[in-house]
Amino acid sequence: MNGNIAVRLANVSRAFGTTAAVNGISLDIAKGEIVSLVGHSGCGKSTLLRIISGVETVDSGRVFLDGGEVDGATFVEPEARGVGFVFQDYALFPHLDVRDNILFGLKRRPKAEAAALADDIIDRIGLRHLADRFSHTLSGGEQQRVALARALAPRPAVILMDEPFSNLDQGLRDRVRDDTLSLLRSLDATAIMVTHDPQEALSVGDRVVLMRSGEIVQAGSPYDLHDRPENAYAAEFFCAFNKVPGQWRDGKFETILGSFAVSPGAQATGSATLYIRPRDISVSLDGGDMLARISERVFYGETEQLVLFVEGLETPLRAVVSERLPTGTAEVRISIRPERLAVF
Ligand SMILES: Nc1ncnc2c1ncn2[C@@H]1O[C@H](COP(=O)(O)OP(=O)(O)OP(=O)(O)O)[C@@H](O)[C@H]1O
Repeated sequence: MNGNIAVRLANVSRAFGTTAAVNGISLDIAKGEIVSLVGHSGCGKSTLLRIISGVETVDSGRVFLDGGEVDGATFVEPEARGVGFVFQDYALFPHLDVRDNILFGLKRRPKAEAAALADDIIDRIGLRHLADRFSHTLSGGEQQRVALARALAPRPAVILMDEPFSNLDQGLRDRVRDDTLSLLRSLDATAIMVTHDPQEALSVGDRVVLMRSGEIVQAGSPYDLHDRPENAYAAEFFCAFNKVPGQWRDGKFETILGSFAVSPGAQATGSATLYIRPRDISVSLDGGDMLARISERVFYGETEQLVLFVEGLETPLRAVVSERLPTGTAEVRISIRPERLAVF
């Protein structure tokens, strides 16, 4: 196996009764890579993390960490896997102070080495002033940092994080997430983060793995997932698209809004649906390709959402624009930007 691979899942499956929680997943994660595992509730994200950590076993398939098999033909206990885990609720020990919480993860190391590793991570994460505090006296953001420190202190081969920011309120969450990412990068850590939040998945991962019903729907760079979805499920997971019916004709996709050159073009026939992003509808008072009547405006500050009726189209279009339209504007001209259209 390529020495650069930190985690290899080879056709891994795990069922609970009739539920296939994880169904034939194969995935390689490179050393130093940060992967976000995303999908709706129940798609199998946590089960996959638990399999990698060793608290859950596979029914079939094989799991390798740092080139060595840990589940499949053999089984390596969780404590011997070199895996760090950050839980959603942090799972700190309330009767231990911050330093002892961090030392707890270093029990298997000689005392002096454990103390040095704990001190190193305490300084890197900026916890020195909190080192003697009991964990239950810390704020949510501080507890999150301690949980991260405890998981990272032994320098695990991979760090697994299950919804690590979901207990923090929005403002704090963005800051803690940025700090966590720069720390992981400074340590060259390999990390897998579970989230159900599409924006978080895109902003955190070098690679995003979208799951559904125990299977991988699409895996790729955040740009691939967002801009080049391979199917309708992936498209709709990351964006609230406008969907317009149409048919393929002579390699182009024809709709009431016009005829568009969209992949796969020449090979395609029959009826399908054009997917248009709200940001890809441009709006102006003159020019534009067709007339639309504004039925609703919601102002968000930097952008405004418009609900637009176009003659002949049953469902109104939603456009998100940054241009300012005069108050009371009833009709606009719209054009569709062709670059990121998709047909499914
Ligand atoms: N120990 C278990 N016993 C029975 N069913 C389980 C068990 N663990 C998970 N499941 C089922 O397996 C499926 C996948 O669960 P899992 O927790 O992995 O999903 P998830 O994507 O992490 O969901 P969430 O985002 O809600 O945490 C679900 O249908 C769940 O009910």
